[in-house]
Formats: sequence, structure tokens, C-alpha cells
Amino acid sequence: MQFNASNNNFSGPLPDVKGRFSAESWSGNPELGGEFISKEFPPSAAAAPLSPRKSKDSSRRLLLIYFGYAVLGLIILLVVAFILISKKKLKEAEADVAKKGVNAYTSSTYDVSKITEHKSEYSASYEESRAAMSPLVVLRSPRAQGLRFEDLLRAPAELLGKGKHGSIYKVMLHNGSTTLAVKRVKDWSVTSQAFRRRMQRLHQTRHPNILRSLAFYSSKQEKLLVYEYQPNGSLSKLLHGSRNGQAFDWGSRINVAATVAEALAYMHEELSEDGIAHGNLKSANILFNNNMDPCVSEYGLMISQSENPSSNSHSNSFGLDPARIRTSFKADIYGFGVILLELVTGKPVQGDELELIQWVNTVVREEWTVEVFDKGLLLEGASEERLLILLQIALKCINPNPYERPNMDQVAVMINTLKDEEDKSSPYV
Ligand SMILES: Nc1ncnc2c1ncn2[C@@H]1O[C@H](COP(=O)(O)OP(=O)(O)OP(=O)(O)O)[C@@H](O)[C@H]1O
Repeated sequence: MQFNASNNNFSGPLPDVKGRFSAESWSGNPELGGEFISKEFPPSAAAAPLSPRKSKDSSRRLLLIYFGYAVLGLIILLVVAFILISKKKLKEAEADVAKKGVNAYTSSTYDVSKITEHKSEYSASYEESRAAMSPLVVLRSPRAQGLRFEDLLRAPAELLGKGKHGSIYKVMLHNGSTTLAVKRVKDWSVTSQAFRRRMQRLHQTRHPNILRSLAFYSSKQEKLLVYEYQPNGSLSKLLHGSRNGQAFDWGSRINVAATVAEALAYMHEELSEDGIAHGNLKSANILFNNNMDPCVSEYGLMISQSENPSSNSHSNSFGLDPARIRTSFKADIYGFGVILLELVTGKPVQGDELELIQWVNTVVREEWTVEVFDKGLLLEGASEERLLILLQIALKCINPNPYERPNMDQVAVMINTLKDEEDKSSPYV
């Protein structure tokens, strides 16, 4: 075996190297020196001096290392710059929205109560300012397409009502060519995900007499629902407004009762597995559309206490949590029963419905039943027999024991039978 130190080359056949380490070449314990077996380099090769090619390689390697460091440094610089710029942009956006929000609320078309309420709730929130830029989730209307929370805040609006569960505004967009009703739900401790799931499920359940929302907005602090504005008022207004039900004859009342009962029966059937009842059924939530057809609004907005992790429930004498009864299907039957009482008596529900129920029960018990009926209906010649049947259906619906109330399907069948009889007896049919 020969090794040419000048060109690092072997010449001759690959040695069956069985060279021997000398005790001097082993820097450690000379006793460790033993047989060295290699087929690659003879021991003498390691000791060869550094060739010019090798030194060129190592300087190139050094250059590469420096270059690597430089690239790494540049990347770190870019990341830091990106973070700083994004933070600055978010702060600018916050300031912009806060400024625009205040402008909108000081507009003369806004209701004063809305101004103060909005200012305190929105203006200080950094998160909300960011969220204001985000679009609403549009469920079905092209008119709501591209609409942002911020657009709703800025548009001229009028307070329609303020109830237990929040406030509702009439909001004018696109220079007044689009009118929407926007409900802000108050104190609704439901997660955004649960809210979204519910909205999507409700959107899938269609009935012509159930008002579906066009879009919604959901953030940690704020939940908004957007509806088409219904120009013809509510059943409550029609019955108890300035005209006191005068323009609302018996035939129309049976029609409304039958239409609403059918719509609710459909919803209860479709949503029974999801456990989504209306939850807040009352005459103010039955609205009349352009054709004067009744539409039930706000279906499914009230989340039952069982879905609310913060709820502290207590059972009543029927083994049910009263809060749950209020939002369950049986609670809807009760709410519908109260609406039937309003239709039959023409009397409004003031505060809670117990006053009306107690009055009806007392009159019926004393057998002055005819005294219960709306005088206007008797004067127009409505059938006392059929008025009594509707009253009996109402009393079944408001049975204090929820388990003894009929279901919505049975109620719809009873009212439709009554309507058929009414139609047959009508001189105009
Ligand atoms: N989409 C709509 N178009 C027109 N008017 C509406 C619409 N939705 C609600 N309204 C009217 O706005 C008023 C207030 O409605 P809202 O539902 O906030 O009151 P409420 O039912 O008393 O409140 P809550 O259910 O929170 O106690 C009612 O007179 C109702 O008829």
C-alpha cells in the first residue's frame, strides 16, 4: 500500500489494513493502543498536512455559515416589523370605529335611549371595535349581503320596543330603501357556537307563517338578529291598540288562531328532537306582513335554562324547573292559550297574564260565561257556541299542569275544525 500525501490518493490495491497504532500516535493511555482495523484511511493519512483545496472548502463553509446567520437575522427583523405594523393597524381601526360609532349615535334620527345605551356598551371595547368590522352571518336575504355590524350601528334607527329580553329597532339602510328590524338580545349567556348552531337549525326549518331572521351577528358581548320589518303591526296592537279590535272581526280572529296554531304545530314537530320551542309566545310576537297574514316572530330566541350553564334550577310541584317550563314546548301551548283568551275576550295582558286568567276563571266559575266574550264580537253576531268552543280550547292550553295541556298538533286540529264550521256557516261562502 502506498499513500501519496500530496494528492491524498491511494495507489495500489485497497489494503486489508491491519495496521497497528503506535503508542505515540494515541494521545490517551498508551495501553489503549490496540489493533486498528480500517478499510478507508491508513493511519498515516490522518496525519497528512492540510491541502490548499481543503482550506478553500473550509473558507467556503465559513462563508455559508455567515450567510445563514444574515438570512436568519433578516427573517427575525421582518417578523418583528410585521407584528408591530399589525398592532398599529388594529389600534387605528379601533379609534376609527369608536369615532364613527359616536357620530352615529349623535345623529338626530337615533332614539336617545339607544344613544346612551350604545355608548356605554360599545365605545370602550377594543374587542368590539375589531368585531364591528366583521360581516354579519347572512342567512337568506341579498339585502343583508355584505352588511356589517358597523353598518347597523351607523344607520338611522328608531326604537320600536324594549322588552325583558332586549330592545328592537327599526333600522333604515340604503337611503331608506331597505327597512329592517334589528333585535339586540340582552343578558344571553349562551356561547357564540351554541347561538350559531341554533340560528342555522332555525334557518333550515321553514314555514310561511314563521318569520325567519335574515342575518345575525354574534360576539362575546353582543348578539343581534336582523328581521324584515313588518309594516302592519302586531296582533297585540290590532286587538288592543287605538281601534281596540274594532276592525278585527270574528272570522279574522279564527283565521289568525288557525294559521298560528298550524305554524307552531309544524315547528314543534320539526324541532322536537332539537328541543327548540318558541320560548316567548305572546300577541306582540305575532306580526302582520304586507298581505296581512300573521307571522310568528322571534321563534327559538329564548335559550332554555338547561342550555345555560350558569342557571340555578329548582323543580316545582310537577317535578319541573319553572324556568324550563317557560321555554319548553308546553310553555308555548300555555302562551298560545293566553293569545286565544285575548282573541275571545278582547282584553289585553297587562304585566303578567295571571290577572286575565284569574278574571276569566272567576267569570266562568260563576257561570256568567257570556260576560267573558268581547262585546264587539257579540254585537257583530259571532256565534256564542263557537266562541265558547274557542274559550274551552284556551282553558285546556293554560292548564296549570303542563302534562295535561294538549300538544300543538291537537290544538291545531281543534281550531281547524272550528274554522271549518265557521266557514260553512258564513253567508259569504
Ligand atoms: N320584524 C318586526 N317588524 C316590525 N315590528 C316588529 C318586528 N319585530 C318586533 N316588532 C315590534 O316591536 C315591538 C317590540 O318588540 P319586542 O319583541 O322587542 O317586544 P317584546 O316582545 O315586548 O320584548 P321581549 O320579548 O324582549 O319582552 C313590538 O310591538 C313588536 O310588535
